[in-house]
Amino acid sequence: MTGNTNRHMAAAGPFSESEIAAVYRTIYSRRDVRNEFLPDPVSEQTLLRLLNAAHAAPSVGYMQPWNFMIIRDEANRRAVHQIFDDANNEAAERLHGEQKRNYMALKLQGILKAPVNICVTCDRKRGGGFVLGRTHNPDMDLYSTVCAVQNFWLAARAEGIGVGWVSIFDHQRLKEHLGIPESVEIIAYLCVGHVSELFTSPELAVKGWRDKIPLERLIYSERWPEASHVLDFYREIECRKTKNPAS
Ligand SMILES: Cc1cc2c(cc1C)N(C[C@H](O)[C@H](O)[C@H](O)COP(=O)(O)O)c1[nH]c(=O)[nH]c(=O)c1N2
Repeated sequence: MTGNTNRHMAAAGPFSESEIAAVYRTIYSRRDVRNEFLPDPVSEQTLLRLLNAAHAAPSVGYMQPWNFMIIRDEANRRAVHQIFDDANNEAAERLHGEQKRNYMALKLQGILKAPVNICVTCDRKRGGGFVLGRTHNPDMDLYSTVCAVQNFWLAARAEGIGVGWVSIFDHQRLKEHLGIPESVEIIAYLCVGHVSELFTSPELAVKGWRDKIPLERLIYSERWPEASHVLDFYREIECRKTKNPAS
């Protein structure tokens, strides 16, 4: 362990107003992209910048449990698309009538349209038997990897690169297809590419699948509220959500 850490410290006041505005613009204008991808290639330098942003994410005990598998090959993406398609049909089978039609009408991936796909994984054994901060909750490595995904997503937005997260897969089948070892988990399958435009609100809200929950309903003070309050809230959401009876 090192002794004097002073020379590693830097002042940490707020950013300038324009920098703050840029951060919030990035957060609020980030979208999950399914269809707006352009065929233009994403350069290696750009991709590396985004992956460096991902690699700067916080991780439990500084475990850095992630790997990033870059998939550009069309045949490989076609095979992944088939795995998606099978899972998506299975998902649709759980619905009926109008709900099923609404679900099937949604585009839920851009695997073939996006020129780059990235499979983000979490190596559950990295860091050995004792990982600081993971002693009482072994899933902290999974959460850490999600932080890396979010960093990637936000950096991509700032650079005009769209990202879409696809999770409708039989993950075991996807793991086998990509040769991923048993002790490594798939956290995210991302479709990545330049975009010319983005939805201004979440596409699922625009298409009437689900509304935004008002923030004030999600903030509690000191203690989880009485069960009746929570139940009322969820009932209210269900009533407001008549447009989408599926969820
Ligand atoms: C863990 C996880 C998994 C998925 C997603 C997100 C996350 C965080 N999302 C994207 C999701 O639908 C989207 O984030 C919300 O609808 C909100 O929209 P914006 O991201 O704000 O555009 C997503 N979208 C999609 O079309 N197919 C998918 O399989 C998934 N899976």
